[in-house]
Amino acid sequence: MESGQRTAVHFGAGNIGRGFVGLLLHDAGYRLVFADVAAPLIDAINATPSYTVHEVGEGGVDHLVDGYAGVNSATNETELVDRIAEADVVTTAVGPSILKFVAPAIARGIAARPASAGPLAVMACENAINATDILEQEVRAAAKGEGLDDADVDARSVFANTAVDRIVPAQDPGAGLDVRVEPYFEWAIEQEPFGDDVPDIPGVTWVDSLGPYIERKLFTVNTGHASAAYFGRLAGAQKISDALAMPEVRAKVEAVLAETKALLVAKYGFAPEQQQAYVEKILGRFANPELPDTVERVGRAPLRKLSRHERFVGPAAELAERGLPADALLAAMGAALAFDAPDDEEAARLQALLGGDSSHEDVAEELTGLGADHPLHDAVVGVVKGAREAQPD
Ligand SMILES: NC(=O)c1ccc[n+]([C@@H]2O[C@H](COP(=O)([O-])OP(=O)(O)OC[C@H]3O[C@@H](n4cnc5c(N)ncnc54)[C@H](O)[C@@H]3O)[C@@H](O)[C@H]2O)c1
Ligand SMILES: O=P(O)(O)OC[C@@H](O)[C@@H](O)[C@H](O)[C@H](O)CO
Repeated sequence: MESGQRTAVHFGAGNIGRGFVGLLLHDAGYRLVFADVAAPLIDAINATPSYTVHEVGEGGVDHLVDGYAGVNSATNETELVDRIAEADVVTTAVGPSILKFVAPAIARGIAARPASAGPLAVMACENAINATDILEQEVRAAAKGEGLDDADVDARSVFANTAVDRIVPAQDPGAGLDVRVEPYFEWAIEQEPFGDDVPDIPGVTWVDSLGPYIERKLFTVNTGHASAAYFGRLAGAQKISDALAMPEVRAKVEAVLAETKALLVAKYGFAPEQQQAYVEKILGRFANPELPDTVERVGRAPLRKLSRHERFVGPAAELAERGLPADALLAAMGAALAFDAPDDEEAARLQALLGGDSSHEDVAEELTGLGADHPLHDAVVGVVKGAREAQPD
């Protein structure tokens, strides 16, 4: 390692890890350490001196990433903690439900930091509202076991929420570490936690308040994406771009995005024409025929996607609370309930729940967290009833 070079430990060397977060940190001059539990992936990282991020679609160029190392976080905690102790930045792209598993090593790394080291910047790059807050809670809980109280954690680390946007599909098995991505990206990070010491990461959009960014991203990109996946899969499409090319699917996705636009405009005061331009841009990204993205990847983990504060129920509940329509979102939830992809563990649990004996009301509440007193409750129960009646015997 060059002396004085900043280092970053990134958890999750998968699609977004290699194809986006790792790339931007590399280009910012950080020496990267990828931490992952997939042994063959870590072996490949340590055996391969560089990989290429191929941007596919209009304006796409190639980027070389090198100078990194890999640590197996399942089997080599000693090295992982050492790396975190000396790092400037820790990022994650592992999935929101995995954050609790990476938190203990981060806490141990914070505890092992030399007094001379500056605070560790910790940023979760997941599709979830305030994912870093979730990680921070887990790290603080684990830090207590290391003898650190909250003031010690405050002195040694800075936690900042982020919103990451770049479509990175599943990769060809023969591609090695190379990653195909779309040319577009946005990485918005809240600035305030860093005070006057904001990390130098070119390409990042530093924002005062992340709430509008993450909700606009999750309720437009991810709501639209998931709608295209679920409606598209029902219509027989395998690729997202094929789904968008089906007029009836595109119309349903546009109807969903008209509803989330109404919410975002009412809630955050976005100019309607600005939000519409954002929607059009995103539909163009979904339609990129060079991006081999599948309805299975985009529809993955349907229980997470149907949960209370996620891309469907989150905006639909707020629309209902405001007395605004959410019929297209409810239709998309109905399509999500039909998601029975064979290799998806959450899809199997979803289908078992729908096929079980619980009442429609209990299933609706278990899936969405909406109680009987919520204005969307009865409509969601109707969606569950419809999905159960449509289930094959
Ligand atoms: N792919 C995208 O287009 C995209 C875009 C924006 C945000 N995201 C978000 O980024 C996150 C990762 O998505 P992805 O598409 O890269 O998934 P992925 O499956 O390609 O990568 C996840 C990686 O995390 C690793 N992992 C799992 N458990 C771990 C653990 N305990 N410790 C360390 N590593 C662990 C896996 O082995 C895998 O390599 C998700 O939250 C996703 O919503 C994805
Ligand atoms: O990663 P998920 O499962 O939350 O959502 C699937 C896709 O919508 C998502 O990965 C997008 O490609 C990404 O969020 C684009 O920025």
